[in-house]
Parts: sequence; structure tokens; C-alpha cells
Amino acid sequence: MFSPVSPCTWLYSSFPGSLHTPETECYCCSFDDYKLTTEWLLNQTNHRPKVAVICGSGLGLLADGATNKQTFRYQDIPNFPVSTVPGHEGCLVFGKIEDTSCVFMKGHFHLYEGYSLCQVTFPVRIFKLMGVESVLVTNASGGICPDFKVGDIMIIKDHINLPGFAGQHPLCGPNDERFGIRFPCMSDAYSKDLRTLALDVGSELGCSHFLRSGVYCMVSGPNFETIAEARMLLTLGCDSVGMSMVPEVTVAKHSGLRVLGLTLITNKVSLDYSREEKVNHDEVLEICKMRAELLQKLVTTLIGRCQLQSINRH
Ligand SMILES: O=P(O)(O)O[C@H]1O[C@H](CO)[C@@H](O)[C@H]1O
Ligand SMILES: Nc1nc2[nH]cnc2c(=O)[nH]1
Repeated sequence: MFSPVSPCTWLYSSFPGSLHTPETECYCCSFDDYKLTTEWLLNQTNHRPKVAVICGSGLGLLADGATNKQTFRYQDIPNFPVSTVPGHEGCLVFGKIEDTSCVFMKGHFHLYEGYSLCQVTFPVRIFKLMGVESVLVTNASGGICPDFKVGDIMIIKDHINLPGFAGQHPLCGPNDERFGIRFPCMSDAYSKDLRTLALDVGSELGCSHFLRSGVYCMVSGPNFETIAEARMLLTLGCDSVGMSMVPEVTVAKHSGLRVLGLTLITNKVSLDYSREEKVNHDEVLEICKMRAELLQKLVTTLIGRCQLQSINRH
């Protein structure tokens, strides 16, 4: 189980009713922690997923298109964190999309929930050990690029890891060579093949007009941006901003998984002091609901094709 050595344990445990106990706190997970969870899952299911889909805020129904489903609540899986954010159901769904065996995370974890980045990225290493080859990460984000509209889907071509600049990085700590090298290259974190495939599939489905490509920036949250922060992000070259995904992508790339990132633009980030609209999480979830069916079609079609692409490459 997790070793109770988080430098923050004393802080969290000093809040009455805190979610954090010495048992759930960790600084680093050991290989045995990952192994235990992987073996538990492999014993509980006959599914052997090749593709993992991480569903962000309000996007859990991406799993609905799968057949032969088997569901596990996060709280029942040894070592798994639990979801605390509305719109994150908190279960792992195994199933098939056409002939491809998949695993869907209905809800993922965030720094702002108080989890360590080792906990946030824990499932990604489980997927790797289960034999997953490609990861599709989806989430909700605010549009910084003035051309973006609410409801656009941005194919992530690159990211800026702002918490990483401040030392909040999932690969800090001892490096386990069984997963990957000490200094991984991140200039190609998002597979070019998968990005091209996403554009092709989007065009086939007639949704090219709201498919975008751009740079996603992760902030820790939980507050939405001030106008000065939003302007800074625009200057830095960010097209959208959110509070997740980058740790999972970094750990996935570190362990040699192919990554595709899709972010739904749920709101336009205010860059102007005269704008009256105020963003809130309910609005984010509302837009996710509005686009869910189309995103599901996109993801489902992509999964069949990306597995085919993977087979052809071997
Ligand atoms: O990134 P996901 O989890 O999709 O959700 C995004 O939306 C929430 C804020 O509304 C934050 O969690 C932000 O990161
Ligand atoms: N940081 C951030 N995260 C989001 N998630 C959805 N919209 C937003 C946003 O505007 N800012």
C-alpha cells in the first residue's frame, strides 16, 4: 500500500474532516503498489485493454458506446484514489469498441483535490502494466485563443506544464527505469499519427468546422483565471487552459504509451475587463453534455482506427 511519507500529511491531517489520512497520502508509489493493483484488476476481469480513455469533467459517457462492459468503482480498487469533483463519476469501465478492448476512466484526479501527482497519475501506470498501448485523454478547458468558440474540440498538439515549472511534476522523485528513463523527451508527447487520424475522422464525421489544434496549458486550479493571468497565458502561446491532463500525459509518454489529447472548449476565458460573463463549473458541465454525443462518436470511431494503425505499425 501507499507509504505514508507525504511532506504534506501533517498539513492535510490538521483539517477536520479532511479526505487525507496517513493511509491515502503518499510521496511516491512503489512498483509493488502498481503491481498489486494491476494484479487485482487482471484477476477480476478477462478484458485485456489496448486503449485507455481518460474522461474529464462531464465526459464519462464516452464509455457508453462500449459493449460487454464491466465496471469497478474506484473505492473498491486497491490503492485507487476516489473522485471528489462533480462530473467525475469515479469508476473504471472495461469494455469493447468493435474488436478493441478498452478501459475507460469515468473521472480523473486533480492536484486541487489535494492528491499528490503520484496519485493523480497512478492509473496510467496501471494501464501500462495491463498492456495498454494508446491513451486518449479528454477534458474540459477554457478557450484562450480569441478565434475559439464554445463547443470547439481542440486536438492538443503540445502543452505547457505550469505546475511542473514550479516543481509540481509527476516524474520528480526516484526514477523507476521499469517505467521509463530519467530524462524523457516531451517534444513529441502527442502522437502525430493520432492527431492526423483525429483530423481525418473528424472530417469524415462532418465536424471539421469545430475541430481545432493548439497548445493546452495546465494550471493547478481550483480558481478560474484572473484576467491578467489569462492575458499572460495568451502571450505565452497557450490556446486553452485547464486544471488536468498534463500529469497523465507526461507519465504516459514517459512509459512509452501513444497519446492523443482532446479538450472541449467549454467557455471563453475572459481577456477583457469589460466582459461581464463569469465562468462556473455548472456551465462547464452543461457544454460537456451538449457535445457528449458527438465526442462519443469521435472517440469511438478513433479507437477502432487507432488500434488498426497500431497493428499495422508492428
Ligand atoms: O480537466 P477536467 O477534469 O476535465 O475539468 C476541468 O473543468 C473543471 C473546472 O470546471 C476543472 O476540473 C478543470 O480541469
Ligand atoms: N483553468 C481553467 N480550467 C477550466 N476548465 C474549464 N474551463 C476552464 C477555464 O476557463 N480555466
